[in-house]
Amino acid sequence: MIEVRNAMKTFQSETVIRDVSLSVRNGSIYGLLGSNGAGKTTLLRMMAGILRTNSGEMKIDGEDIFENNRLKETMIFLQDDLYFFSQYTPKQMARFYRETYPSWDEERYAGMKQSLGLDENKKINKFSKGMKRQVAFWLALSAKPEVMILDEPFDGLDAVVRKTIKSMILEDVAERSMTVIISSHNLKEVEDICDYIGILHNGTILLERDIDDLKGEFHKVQAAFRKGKEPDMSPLDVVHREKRGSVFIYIVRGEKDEITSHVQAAHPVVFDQLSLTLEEIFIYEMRRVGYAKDDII
Ligand SMILES: Nc1ncnc2c1ncn2[C@@H]1O[C@H](COP(=O)(O)OP(=O)(O)OP(=O)(O)O)[C@@H](O)[C@H]1O
Repeated sequence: MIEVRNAMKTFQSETVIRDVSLSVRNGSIYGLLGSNGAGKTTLLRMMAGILRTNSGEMKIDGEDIFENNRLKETMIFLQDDLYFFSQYTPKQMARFYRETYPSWDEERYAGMKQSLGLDENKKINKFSKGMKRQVAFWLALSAKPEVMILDEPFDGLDAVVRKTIKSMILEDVAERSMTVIISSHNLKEVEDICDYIGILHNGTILLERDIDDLKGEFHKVQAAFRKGKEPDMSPLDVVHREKRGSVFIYIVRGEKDEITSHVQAAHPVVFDQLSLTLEEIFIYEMRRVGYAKDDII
């Protein structure tokens, strides 16, 4: 279990992370979402033990993360801008990883060499941007860490490699309870892979929830009524309402059946009820805090 309790981080006089608490269960995939500059990378660097918190706690299974060498042997942090010993080849890097990570898996390294088809004797700085990211995953997945922290991990990867890597991550989560934290702006991807999400804004967590519970909690209703006569919606928890032509669009929090029967009772001429996508929930939450201003849902 990764536990963050009341974490604060200040750079010079700017507070970037304020009183953040969250927990990530072993064997789960946690998606960290947020606006630009929200503090995601900073929080991930703190969780990876690279940055010290000003106050608060960062622990894995009860042990402090910061500068903890034993824990570092069990975790991998793939940064947004990949830092590599770029004069080295994947083969030379593999030697370094083999010595650093006790759980290094030679068989997986060889298997991925075949499936990715990369030359292990070519200097990393000679690879393309996407290929460098492939090398990073090649090494990271071969190290078989207990915890993987990924900052915008799939940027620049083609669809085929993306799928291969995502299935390997899911396999490691299912088979050996690897714990994964992913920060990404690609909400479709987060929705596909993560089971838990946290939304960070201005250094604080706005919302943290199991993704299925979250999606089951909000519903989008589109309805049109005879002569444009809108029924009384006040018995429902309508968190957003807008009108486009003759169609009313509502975002309603609550039980799907209850919402359906309330709207159906008004005999709508058009009625459609959909779950919100993660992107819509994210935009709705951002509107709630004044970040997104237009009616964009
Ligand atoms: N080393 C640093 N020194 C000073 N300020 C920093 C430093 N690192 C980050 N910041 C500031 O912290 C804030 C959060 O930055 P961070 O990179 O964590 O955001 P982010 O959520 O990852 O953003 P993005 O989605 O745009 O990548 C920004 O205002 C940034 O300028």
